[in-house]
Amino acid sequence: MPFITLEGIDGAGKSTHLPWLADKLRARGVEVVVTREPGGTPLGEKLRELLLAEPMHVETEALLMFAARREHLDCVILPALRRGAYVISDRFTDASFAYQCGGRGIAESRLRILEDWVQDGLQPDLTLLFDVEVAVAGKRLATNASLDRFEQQQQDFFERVRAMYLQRAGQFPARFRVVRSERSLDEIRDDLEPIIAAI
Ligand SMILES: Nc1ncnc2c1ncn2[C@@H]1O[C@H](COP(=O)(O)OP(=O)(O)O)[C@@H](O)[C@H]1O
Ligand SMILES: Cc1cn([C@H]2C[C@H](O)[C@@H](COP(=O)(O)OP(=O)(O)O)O2)c(=O)[nH]c1=O
Repeated sequence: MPFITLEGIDGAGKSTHLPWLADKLRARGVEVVVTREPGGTPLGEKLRELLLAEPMHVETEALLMFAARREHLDCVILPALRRGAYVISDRFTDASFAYQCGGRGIAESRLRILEDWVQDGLQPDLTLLFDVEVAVAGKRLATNASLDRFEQQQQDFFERVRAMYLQRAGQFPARFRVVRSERSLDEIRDDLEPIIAAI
Protein backbone atom coordinates (compact mmCIF):
# COMPACT_ATOMS: atom_id res chain seq x y z
CA MET A 1 0.00 0.00 0.00
CA PRO A 2 1.20 3.57 -0.55
CA PHE A 3 3.87 5.08 1.63
CA ILE A 4 3.48 8.87 1.53
CA THR A 5 5.92 11.38 2.99
CA LEU A 6 5.52 15.11 3.62
CA GLU A 7 8.58 17.33 3.37
CA GLY A 8 9.56 20.97 3.44
CA ILE A 9 11.43 23.51 5.52
CA ASP A 10 10.10 24.35 8.99
CA GLY A 11 6.96 26.45 8.64
CA ALA A 12 6.10 25.18 5.13
CA GLY A 13 2.71 23.86 6.31
CA LYS A 14 3.20 20.07 6.41
CA SER A 15 1.59 19.54 9.81
CA THR A 16 -1.32 21.79 8.83
CA HIS A 17 -2.17 19.71 5.75
CA LEU A 18 -1.52 16.29 7.21
CA PRO A 19 -4.86 15.70 9.05
CA TRP A 20 -6.83 16.87 5.99
CA LEU A 21 -4.83 14.52 3.78
CA ALA A 22 -5.34 11.59 6.15
CA ASP A 23 -9.10 12.23 6.26
CA LYS A 24 -9.24 12.30 2.46
CA LEU A 25 -7.65 8.87 2.29
CA ARG A 26 -9.73 7.46 5.18
CA ALA A 27 -12.85 8.45 3.24
CA ARG A 28 -11.89 5.61 0.87
CA GLY A 29 -12.43 3.18 3.74
CA VAL A 30 -8.76 2.26 4.08
CA GLU A 31 -6.63 2.19 7.22
CA VAL A 32 -4.34 5.22 7.35
CA VAL A 33 -1.38 5.33 9.73
CA VAL A 34 -0.13 8.84 10.48
CA THR A 35 3.33 9.12 11.90
CA ARG A 36 6.35 11.42 12.02
CA GLU A 37 10.12 11.67 12.06
CA PRO A 38 12.19 11.96 14.04
CA GLY A 39 9.88 9.94 16.29
CA GLY A 40 6.94 7.66 15.61
CA THR A 41 7.94 5.06 18.24
CA PRO A 42 8.52 5.34 22.02
CA LEU A 43 12.31 5.12 21.50
CA GLY A 44 12.15 7.43 18.48
CA GLU A 45 10.28 10.08 20.45
CA LYS A 46 13.02 9.98 23.11
CA LEU A 47 15.64 10.40 20.38
CA ARG A 48 13.55 13.26 18.96
CA GLU A 49 13.68 15.10 22.29
CA LEU A 50 17.49 14.81 22.28
CA LEU A 51 17.79 15.75 18.61
CA LEU A 52 15.68 18.89 18.97
CA ALA A 53 17.33 20.13 22.16
CA GLU A 54 20.81 18.72 22.80
CA PRO A 55 23.93 20.15 21.14
CA MET A 56 25.81 17.35 19.30
CA HIS A 57 28.26 16.64 16.48
CA VAL A 58 26.60 16.87 13.06
CA GLU A 59 27.35 13.22 12.31
CA THR A 60 25.91 12.15 15.67
CA GLU A 61 22.78 14.02 14.60
CA ALA A 62 22.66 12.15 11.28
CA LEU A 63 23.27 8.78 12.93
CA LEU A 64 20.55 9.35 15.53
CA MET A 65 18.09 10.35 12.78
CA PHE A 66 18.76 7.03 11.06
CA ALA A 67 18.70 5.08 14.34
CA ALA A 68 15.23 6.49 15.04
CA ARG A 69 14.26 5.66 11.44
CA ARG A 70 15.42 2.03 11.77
CA GLU A 71 13.12 1.62 14.78
CA HIS A 72 10.30 3.46 13.02
CA LEU A 73 10.50 1.17 9.98
CA ASP A 74 10.56 -1.95 12.13
CA CYS A 75 7.81 -1.03 14.60
CA VAL A 76 5.43 1.14 12.54
CA ILE A 77 6.02 1.65 8.81
CA LEU A 78 6.77 -1.88 7.56
CA PRO A 79 4.08 -3.66 9.65
CA ALA A 80 1.49 -1.11 8.47
CA LEU A 81 2.44 -1.45 4.80
CA ARG A 82 2.42 -5.27 5.14
CA ARG A 83 -1.12 -5.31 6.51
CA GLY A 84 -2.31 -3.09 3.67
CA ALA A 85 -2.54 0.26 5.45
CA TYR A 86 -1.58 3.59 3.93
CA VAL A 87 1.27 5.28 5.80
CA ILE A 88 1.69 9.06 5.89
CA SER A 89 4.88 10.25 7.55
CA ASP A 90 5.58 13.87 8.46
CA ARG A 91 9.19 13.75 7.16
CA PHE A 92 11.44 10.82 6.21
CA THR A 93 14.88 10.39 4.64
CA ASP A 94 14.63 13.36 2.25
CA ALA A 95 14.72 15.48 5.42
CA SER A 96 18.08 13.94 6.36
CA PHE A 97 19.51 14.81 2.95
CA ALA A 98 18.02 18.31 3.12
CA TYR A 99 18.97 19.16 6.71
CA GLN A 100 22.07 17.08 7.44
CA CYS A 101 23.62 17.32 3.93
CA GLY A 102 22.17 20.59 2.58
CA GLY A 103 21.96 22.40 5.91
CA ARG A 104 24.87 20.97 7.90
CA GLY A 105 27.19 20.00 5.05
CA ILE A 106 27.57 16.21 5.48
CA ALA A 107 28.53 14.47 2.22
CA GLU A 108 25.56 12.87 0.48
CA SER A 109 27.64 9.73 -0.11
CA ARG A 110 27.74 9.19 3.67
CA LEU A 111 23.99 9.39 4.01
CA ARG A 112 23.44 7.11 1.04
CA ILE A 113 25.29 4.40 2.98
CA LEU A 114 22.94 4.85 5.94
CA GLU A 115 19.93 4.98 3.62
CA ASP A 116 20.89 1.67 1.96
CA TRP A 117 21.57 0.08 5.32
CA VAL A 118 18.40 1.19 7.08
CA GLN A 119 15.89 1.14 4.21
CA ASP A 120 17.17 -1.79 2.19
CA GLY A 121 15.67 -0.30 -0.99
CA LEU A 122 12.40 0.98 0.46
CA GLN A 123 11.43 4.44 -0.84
CA PRO A 124 8.22 6.44 -0.45
CA ASP A 125 5.68 6.01 -3.26
CA LEU A 126 4.78 9.70 -3.06
CA THR A 127 6.65 12.63 -1.51
CA LEU A 128 4.80 15.93 -1.20
CA LEU A 129 7.32 18.74 -1.01
CA PHE A 130 5.70 21.83 0.50
CA ASP A 131 7.95 24.48 -1.00
CA VAL A 132 7.91 27.96 0.43
CA GLU A 133 10.23 30.95 0.46
CA VAL A 134 12.41 30.98 3.54
CA ALA A 135 11.26 34.47 4.56
CA VAL A 136 7.59 33.41 4.43
CA ALA A 137 8.22 30.28 6.52
CA GLY A 138 10.25 32.37 8.97
CA LYS A 139 7.37 34.79 9.46
CA ARG A 140 4.99 31.88 10.13
CA LEU A 141 7.34 30.46 12.76
CA ALA A 142 7.94 33.84 14.39
CA THR A 143 4.66 33.48 16.29
CA ASN A 144 5.96 30.33 18.06
CA ALA A 145 6.84 30.89 21.71
CA SER A 146 9.84 28.52 21.69
CA LEU A 147 11.94 27.41 18.75
CA ASP A 148 13.85 24.10 18.69
CA ARG A 149 17.50 23.56 17.71
CA PHE A 150 16.62 23.43 13.99
CA GLU A 151 14.07 26.23 13.96
CA GLN A 152 16.67 28.53 15.57
CA GLN A 153 18.93 28.26 12.51
CA GLN A 154 19.56 31.32 10.35
CA GLN A 155 18.04 32.10 6.96
CA ASP A 156 21.06 30.82 4.96
CA PHE A 157 20.72 27.38 6.62
CA PHE A 158 17.09 27.13 5.46
CA GLU A 159 18.03 28.38 1.98
CA ARG A 160 20.43 25.42 1.71
CA VAL A 161 17.83 23.01 3.09
CA ARG A 162 15.24 24.29 0.62
CA ALA A 163 17.70 24.06 -2.29
CA MET A 164 18.53 20.44 -1.42
CA TYR A 165 14.84 19.54 -1.25
CA LEU A 166 14.30 21.06 -4.71
CA GLN A 167 17.39 19.29 -6.02
CA ARG A 168 15.99 15.96 -4.81
CA ALA A 169 12.59 16.72 -6.33
CA GLY A 170 14.39 17.14 -9.67
CA GLN A 171 16.40 13.97 -9.11
CA PHE A 172 13.39 11.76 -8.26
CA PRO A 173 10.51 13.18 -10.31
CA ALA A 174 8.53 9.92 -10.26
CA ARG A 175 7.75 10.18 -6.56
CA PHE A 176 8.08 13.93 -5.80
CA ARG A 177 5.28 16.48 -6.22
CA VAL A 178 6.22 20.07 -5.42
CA VAL A 179 3.38 22.10 -3.90
CA ARG A 180 3.76 25.91 -3.89
CA SER A 181 2.96 26.73 -0.30
CA GLU A 182 2.97 30.52 -0.02
CA ARG A 183 -0.69 30.47 -1.05
CA SER A 184 -3.89 30.06 0.96
CA LEU A 185 -4.79 26.67 2.45
CA ASP A 186 -7.70 26.32 0.00
CA GLU A 187 -5.49 26.95 -3.02
CA ILE A 188 -2.96 24.42 -1.78
CA ARG A 189 -5.72 21.85 -1.21
CA ASP A 190 -6.94 22.38 -4.76
CA ASP A 191 -3.46 21.32 -5.90
CA LEU A 192 -3.37 18.37 -3.52
CA GLU A 193 -6.76 16.94 -4.60
CA PRO A 194 -5.66 15.54 -7.99
CA ILE A 195 -2.35 14.32 -6.59
CA ILE A 196 -4.16 12.35 -3.90
CA ALA A 197 -6.79 11.13 -6.34
CA ALA A 198 -4.00 9.58 -8.43
CA ILE A 199 -2.67 7.32 -5.65
N1 LIG B 1 -0.78 28.33 3.59
C1 LIG B 1 -0.62 28.93 4.75
N2 LIG B 1 -0.87 30.23 4.88
C2 LIG B 1 -0.68 30.87 6.07
N3 LIG B 1 -0.26 30.27 7.20
C3 LIG B 1 0.02 28.96 7.14
C4 LIG B 1 -0.14 28.21 5.93
N4 LIG B 1 0.22 26.93 6.16
C5 LIG B 1 0.58 26.87 7.46
N5 LIG B 1 0.47 28.08 8.05
C6 LIG B 1 0.80 28.41 9.46
O1 LIG B 1 2.21 28.39 9.55
C7 LIG B 1 2.64 27.80 10.76
C8 LIG B 1 3.55 26.60 10.45
O2 LIG B 1 2.78 25.60 9.79
P1 LIG B 1 3.05 24.05 10.05
O3 LIG B 1 1.98 23.29 9.35
O4 LIG B 1 3.26 23.78 11.51
O5 LIG B 1 4.44 23.88 9.28
P2 LIG B 1 5.46 22.66 9.24
O6 LIG B 1 4.76 21.45 9.84
O7 LIG B 1 5.74 22.47 7.78
O8 LIG B 1 6.65 23.11 10.01
C9 LIG B 1 1.37 27.41 11.53
O9 LIG B 1 1.09 28.44 12.45
C10 LIG B 1 0.31 27.36 10.44
O10 LIG B 1 -0.96 27.68 10.94
C1 LIG C 1 13.39 13.54 9.91
C2 LIG C 1 14.39 14.64 10.07
C3 LIG C 1 14.06 15.85 10.67
N1 LIG C 1 14.99 16.81 10.82
C4 LIG C 1 14.61 18.07 11.50
C5 LIG C 1 13.73 18.99 10.72
C6 LIG C 1 12.89 19.70 11.75
O1 LIG C 1 13.49 20.96 12.02
C7 LIG C 1 13.02 18.86 13.00
C8 LIG C 1 11.71 18.36 13.53
O2 LIG C 1 10.84 18.14 12.48
P1 LIG C 1 9.30 18.51 12.56
O3 LIG C 1 8.58 17.43 13.29
O4 LIG C 1 8.86 18.79 11.18
O5 LIG C 1 9.25 19.82 13.40
P2 LIG C 1 8.00 20.68 13.83
O6 LIG C 1 6.87 19.74 14.11
O7 LIG C 1 8.52 21.40 15.02
O8 LIG C 1 7.73 21.57 12.64
O9 LIG C 1 13.88 17.77 12.66
C9 LIG C 1 16.28 16.64 10.37
O10 LIG C 1 17.13 17.52 10.52
N2 LIG C 1 16.62 15.46 9.76
C10 LIG C 1 15.74 14.44 9.59
O11 LIG C 1 16.09 13.38 9.04
